Amino acid sequence: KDVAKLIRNAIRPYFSPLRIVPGPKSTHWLWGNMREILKADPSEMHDRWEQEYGPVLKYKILMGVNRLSVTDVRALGYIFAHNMDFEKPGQIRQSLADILGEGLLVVEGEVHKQQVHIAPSPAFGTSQIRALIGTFFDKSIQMRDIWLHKLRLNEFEVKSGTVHTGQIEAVMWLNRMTLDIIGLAGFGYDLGALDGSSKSGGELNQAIRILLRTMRPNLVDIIQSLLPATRVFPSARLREIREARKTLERVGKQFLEERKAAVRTSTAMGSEGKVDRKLFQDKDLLTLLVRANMANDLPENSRMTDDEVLAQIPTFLLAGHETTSTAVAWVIYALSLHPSVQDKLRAELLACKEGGRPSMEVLGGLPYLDAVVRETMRLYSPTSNTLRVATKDIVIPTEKQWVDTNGVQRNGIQQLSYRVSKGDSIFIPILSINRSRDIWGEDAHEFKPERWLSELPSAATSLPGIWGNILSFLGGNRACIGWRFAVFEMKTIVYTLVRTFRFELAVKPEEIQMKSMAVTRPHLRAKVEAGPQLPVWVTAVVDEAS
Ligand code: HEM
Repeated sequence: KDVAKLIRNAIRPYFSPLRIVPGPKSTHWLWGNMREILKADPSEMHDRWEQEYGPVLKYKILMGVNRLSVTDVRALGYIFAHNMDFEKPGQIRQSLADILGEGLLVVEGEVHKQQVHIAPSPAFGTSQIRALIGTFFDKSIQMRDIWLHKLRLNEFEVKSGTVHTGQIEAVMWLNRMTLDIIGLAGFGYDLGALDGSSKSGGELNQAIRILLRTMRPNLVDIIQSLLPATRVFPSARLREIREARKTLERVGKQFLEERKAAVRTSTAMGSEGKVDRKLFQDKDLLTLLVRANMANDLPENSRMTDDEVLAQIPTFLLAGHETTSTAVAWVIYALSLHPSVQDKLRAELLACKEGGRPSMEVLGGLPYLDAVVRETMRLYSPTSNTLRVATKDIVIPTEKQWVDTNGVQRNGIQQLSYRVSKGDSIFIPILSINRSRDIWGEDAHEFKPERWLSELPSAATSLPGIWGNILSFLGGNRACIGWRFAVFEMKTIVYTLVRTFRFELAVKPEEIQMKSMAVTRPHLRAKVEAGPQLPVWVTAVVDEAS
């Protein structure tokens, strides 16, 4: 079967309808254009090619196979709206499934429809996020206080000539905080990563750390995903993942049984007021999922199995952890490079009448905080791209006219489209679209929160993103389910930190940009590389904790 697949791939380019789509020349018979893409910063090659070949282009991947790259607004809207016709590629799903099980990120078709029907509301709705704001603040304040304490004791490396300016490694701290937040918010368990209690927290923490570390596949895994038959000899990484998952499943089952018992009790009593208060006060996502899955009005055949509910635990843990910490790290980076924006933001936050723990409504209504968060998500999206595969032969409509490789102008109504055949892969360069000069204007590559305070360019308003006229959380039926969670988590963290600290970069900006940008290359999550990711000087400007 694997050999047949390889042969199919080898002959595919000669019959593909993508032959006539313009694009760069392949630079290697085996690797196609992949080496230059991987060497460059994320979005660099796609930006360049888009300028040269337009909003729909093709390039070569392994063995000369064609891949379409799409930035055309109409084509994107079509792809997002037809998620049954454009699935995630099998290899990506397989490597995610090894780690996460059959959770929301992995499943497709009817199973996805069923899971997504149960998960988003109430688990990710406004009232749920309102209930979680307290958890977001608890952890942000805990980290702020650790920093203040260490600054007072001079435990951070002190900047020469200053009294209370110490160097911190922002990404590492933010990672710990967002892991604690998703542990508590996801399944009501404090992983204790911030204060170091995770060392004694035992096997669950260890299992999660292994899964986080193994998210990036190595060469053996890539080969095994291309040739599934070879998986009968699991790689060392796969063996490690399987062991970690066993632990997570065992502990997860225990959580699940507890939640089911509690939900049954509450249902039997028929009133929320009589539910075990401790459990429901916290309203973790797992409890809500269990409750939604056990609802009386949900038809029996629409319920998730226990395994599916369990798979959502690592899904939320991994999808909602480093993405958010990377995003906040970029806020700190951008504010460090733009002191006037930082001062303006601090002034807005300190003027907030609700003090250190405002409500969701007040937090959501701070205009400059909103503009800074949106601008950071636009310019430094933690997810730089995603991939889809056509599940059938299909015609994708486009907005812009184009010229095919035979020189034929494609500008008639009928011709404003591209044909793809079943199995063709489609690349969605999120970062390129977020930074497109065609969409945002000549200053598209600059950090300017003010752009969000006046009227947006009309091209931006037609982008089919689920949040903020950008594609960082994608759009359509496979958009990020946790976008509201992430936006409010970011706002809470930035609110707490910027009110208390002034940030300055501790190294040259180019150095950070290069290192950290490389980090955002993989599709869904960014794996931190060894060494500091974002060393910054922090100075306490307001001693909030005192
Ligand atoms: C700044 C933070 C975040 C960013 C940039 C982000 C981005 C994304 C993107 C781009 C996707 C689509 C991936 C694809 O289809 O290729 C996605 C999916 C998803 N995200 Fe997020 N995400 C963030 C935070 C979160 C949080 C906090 C959670 C949960 C607590 C979460 C849970 C999910 C899930 C479950 C999916 C799969 C949805 C589906 O396929 O139906 N994400 N995210």
